[in-house]
Amino acid sequence: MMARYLHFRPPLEAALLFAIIVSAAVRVRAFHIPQSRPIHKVSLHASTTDSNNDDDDDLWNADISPLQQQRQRHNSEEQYDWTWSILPLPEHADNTSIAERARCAMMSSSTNNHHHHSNNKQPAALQDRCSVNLDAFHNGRCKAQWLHVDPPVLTVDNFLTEQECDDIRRITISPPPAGVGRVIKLESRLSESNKSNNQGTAVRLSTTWYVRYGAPQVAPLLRSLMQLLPDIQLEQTEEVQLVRYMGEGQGFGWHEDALSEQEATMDAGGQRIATLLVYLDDCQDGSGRTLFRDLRGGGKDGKQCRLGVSPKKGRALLFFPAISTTASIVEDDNTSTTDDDEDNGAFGNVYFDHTRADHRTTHAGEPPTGQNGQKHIAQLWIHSGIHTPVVFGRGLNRHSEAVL
Ligand SMILES: O=C(O)CCC(=O)C(=O)O
Ligand SMILES: [Fe+2]
Repeated sequence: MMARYLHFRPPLEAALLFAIIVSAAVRVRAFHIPQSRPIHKVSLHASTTDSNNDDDDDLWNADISPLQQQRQRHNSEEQYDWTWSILPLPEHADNTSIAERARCAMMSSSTNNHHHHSNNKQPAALQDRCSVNLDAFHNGRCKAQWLHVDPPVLTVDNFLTEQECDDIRRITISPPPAGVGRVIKLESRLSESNKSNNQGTAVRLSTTWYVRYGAPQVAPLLRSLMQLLPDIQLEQTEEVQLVRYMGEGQGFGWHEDALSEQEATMDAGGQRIATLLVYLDDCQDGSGRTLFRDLRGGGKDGKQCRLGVSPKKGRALLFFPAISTTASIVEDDNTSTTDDDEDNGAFGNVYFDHTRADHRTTHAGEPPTGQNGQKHIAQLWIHSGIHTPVVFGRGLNRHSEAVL
């Protein structure tokens, strides 16, 4: 079973041993999984052993095989209305920039009328996150869309060109293209308890490639990121991670990207304050969406808002797994989905670096459907502090090698 997943090939026993050691080391460091967090290996046919989960809304977390979960989830999802909820921007603001229009919309949104930053160009809901330069990505080529106000969820179409997507995607092909250098590949079949939101077990079946900052293939992505989030430094980012889901059996269950306090050691650079992912292909029939189920206040009646973002080649998705604690926090007790989590309603414990996990950003990666269905994404996580790259070994992968 191991051999099947890790694609071990003869003849080098030494290489095999090395791969095991590196892969074990990487797994511990890359996923920032503390010793105390139970990890269970699952395969397509094995069951997870965690059963401390009574949330039957969440089939990904049930104690059944992922494949079975997959089928059930698809059936149950037909009943939900996973629509794009595009924020209606005020008509009269047509001629102004998208950032200004979004700001207008947010000023009139009831959840945000406690913010009085009317002279500030930055939309209120973004005030305590990192600043986003939407204007740079709403022009002839790109199209920025504000899908949810608070917590902010945004997409930018054509964030990368088709060519740039193909170049990155090619890293996953064996042998990797020239110039990419060393790439670390990890088969992910982890089921880990997600303590930060009490959601029990998050099942993930996918393959991840860690890409060096210096690989020319990721240069356009890093460059675009720096343009989109002008106030962050490259040193705050983790290395680009490419994720591939193969077929209907692979996906990523409900989880948060925010790290727990133990996970975010100082070396890791504190909390993850932003997630940027770029879809590298179009999935069949709108499958392979990134789903959010706990956004609030986005729909009418302040009802819980479910949002499904469809993969589209070159489209970026941006959201904020943690928020600065200097932010004014609006609690909506009626729609709390974290009833058994008495700490702070929508938010997690105060962690460190003045950030708190924003449970409302809980999300899942839907599997691709169709014959030979594949979904590829490039992920970037931005930390509150300086992130020390460790995946390739300390000092073997440096931010300064990025071709910007
Ligand atoms: O596959 C997706 O759409 C989401 C992936 C994700 O959430 C993650 O890797 O943390
Ligand atoms: Fe995620």
